[in-house]
Amino acid sequence: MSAPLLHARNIARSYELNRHIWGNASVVHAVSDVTLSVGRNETLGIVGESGSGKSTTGRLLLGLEPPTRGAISFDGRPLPVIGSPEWRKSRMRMQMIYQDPLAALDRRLPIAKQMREPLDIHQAGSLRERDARVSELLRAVGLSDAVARRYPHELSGGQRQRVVLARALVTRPDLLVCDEPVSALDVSIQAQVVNLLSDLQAELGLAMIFISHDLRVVRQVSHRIAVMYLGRIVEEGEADDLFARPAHPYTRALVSAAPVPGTKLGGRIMLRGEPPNPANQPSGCAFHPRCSAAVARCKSEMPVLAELGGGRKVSCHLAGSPSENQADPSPARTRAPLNPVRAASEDVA
Ligand SMILES: Nc1ncnc2c1ncn2[C@@H]1O[C@H](COP(=O)(O)OP(=O)(O)OP(=O)(O)O)[C@@H](O)[C@H]1O
Repeated sequence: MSAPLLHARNIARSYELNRHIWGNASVVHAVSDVTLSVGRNETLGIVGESGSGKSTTGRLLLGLEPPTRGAISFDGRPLPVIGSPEWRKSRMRMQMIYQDPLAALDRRLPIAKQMREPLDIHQAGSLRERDARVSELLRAVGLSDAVARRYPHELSGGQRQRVVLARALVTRPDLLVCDEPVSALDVSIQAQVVNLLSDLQAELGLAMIFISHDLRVVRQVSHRIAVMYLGRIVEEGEADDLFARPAHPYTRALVSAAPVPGTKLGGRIMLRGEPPNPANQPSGCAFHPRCSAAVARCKSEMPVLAELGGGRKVSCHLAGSPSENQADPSPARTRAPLNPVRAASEDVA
């Protein structure tokens, strides 16, 4: 297997909150001991409830903030120091797409001007060539040239997110980190944007990290999926295999709440309670207070993320091998429209 484009080793990020005059502070462990990698031409999905550390992981991987511990390499080299000229250069190769396209765009500038901005700054080609690149990308995301002259408020939500995507591609990045890129869009157009992202990833051979709380969307675009719980990866595996045979009780609950057409599920697994406070984490396995299968060991000993074979890793004392989870072999990622029913994983949150 070729070397991954992006590799993070044992990264952690914590934030100090409420430092008191006598020196005590509570510390939020947003990300703890995360190791992951993504290769060219591959999409890694990151799922988990709100507060599980997905966005923080995305920011660390892009070098937008430094990890408290651990190391990240991009294309075989350590991520440059934030703000350095090398960092600015590497940022051209790594782009991020956020949930809210309106906030990501400059309301005062026509689309062409803001898409061209990175090319203008770096004087990349003649003006005519830069405009041609803008047109080419607008077409690539299914928009007409007329959009180039418009302002963000003149576009629909779906058109704006397409523009954001086109703008992210202007610098010919190798890596795209998408953080809830369709959550703010109408359900009716989510599928179009997800399909577009998927197509562009394959066509351009991009490495993509797709962050979402919505398992159905993640499954549709991802080759591999990492499931996060309270700042840690609790399970990772090939997307179809993970959905067919989730091994961690948390993954099983998420999958049961987001059935995919074509699978027979054995019923919804309801999670008890809320995720614990990341500033006051439970002893042992962080999931044990909500796990119906927890035994004494789970309360005292933190499980390691162990390889189970076949690319599967699971962090659970009770997971010997991925159990056959009621599901038929799942159909490969399909282009069926996303189910308009809101992601059931939200009910789990
Ligand atoms: N700058 C910060 N300062 C303090 N705490 C933070 C900061 N950024 C994130 N956190 C905390 O870290 C934890 C993980 O947050 P993060 O946004 O990464 O989770 P998430 O899974 O992306 O959640 P969501 O889906 O709601 O965005 C949360 O408890 C959050 O409150």
